[in-house]
Amino acid sequence: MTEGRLLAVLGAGVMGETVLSGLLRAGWTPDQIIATDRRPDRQLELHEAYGVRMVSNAEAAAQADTIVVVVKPQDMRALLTEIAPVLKPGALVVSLAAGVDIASIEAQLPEGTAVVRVMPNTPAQVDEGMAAISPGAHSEPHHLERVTEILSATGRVLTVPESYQDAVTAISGSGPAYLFFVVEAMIEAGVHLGLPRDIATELVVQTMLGSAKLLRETGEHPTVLRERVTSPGGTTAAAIRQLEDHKVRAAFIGAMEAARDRSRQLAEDARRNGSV
Ligand SMILES: NC(=O)C1=CN([C@@H]2O[C@H](COP(=O)(O)OP(=O)(O)OC[C@H]3O[C@@H](n4cnc5c(N)ncnc54)[C@H](OP(=O)(O)O)[C@@H]3O)[C@@H](O)[C@H]2O)C=CC1
Ligand SMILES: O=C(O)[C@@H]1CCC=N1
Repeated sequence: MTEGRLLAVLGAGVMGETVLSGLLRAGWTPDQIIATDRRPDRQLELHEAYGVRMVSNAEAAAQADTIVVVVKPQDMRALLTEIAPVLKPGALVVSLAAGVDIASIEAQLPEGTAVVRVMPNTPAQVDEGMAAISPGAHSEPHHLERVTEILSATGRVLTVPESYQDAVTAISGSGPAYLFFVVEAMIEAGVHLGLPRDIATELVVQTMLGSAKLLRETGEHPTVLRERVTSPGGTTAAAIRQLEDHKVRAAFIGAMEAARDRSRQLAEDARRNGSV
């Protein structure tokens, strides 16, 4: 399905490399992918690691059928300005930038350009990603199918209205960081309780993995699974009581509201300072 199609990753940082390496793991060949980055040392590093051709943004835009834009929101305007005049006719532009809305991207590109907005996450590095995609004004079902095919290489894909994207960013885009934060906190707690750090780490990581698998494979509601662990008058009830006393549930709601608001703000900042 990918034959005859050239895909360009523009801005191969953390998330750009995640996309690029995932496609190669899924069977794409290095000659089907080109990439750009602004630092020469990074370009060399990626070429040596993956064998893909590192080119300029203009070359990538002129050659590729699918342009995956993975720069930070504040770098979007400069990049779109660079690629707009040379964009291959009919090319699909896929933006992975948090906050930046499709209309702003379309306004920077030639009239009629198909744009799809995506919010991915880093577990794609181990093929367990979660990506939400939204169509632009000129994207057709085959464009969404192409993006779904690309992202399915590294995990699950959902199509959502663009109006959901700030909330999606707060949940699954930033979500891995909250879970790593919980893991860090539990490991530190284990050390506090006198466990060697390596043992605490093994206990926590496997507990996180096993719990995620239990949720996915049983399809049970998390409340049911939590209640099964919570013996009357037992250890778990004592721990959950502490979490409730410290308003951890409310803290999560507050944290995700802050992430959603920041996503909105990134788009506004970008518009105000002319980034998109
Ligand atoms: N990291 C994550 O978990 C997620 C990130 N995203 C989104 O992905 C995007 C990238 O994030 P992330 O990968 O974390 O950031 P990075 O800074 O790691 O990657 C961005 C890369 O793009 C390069 N770059 C900037 N401008 C240009 C340009 N004009 N031409 C070529 N390369 C350029 C940067 O170079 P330099 O280092 O010199 O700045 C950097 O290497 C953001 O918009 C973010 O919102 C979305 C979901 C999850
Ligand atoms: O922190 C950020 O802005 C990006 C978007 C979602 C995850 N990382």
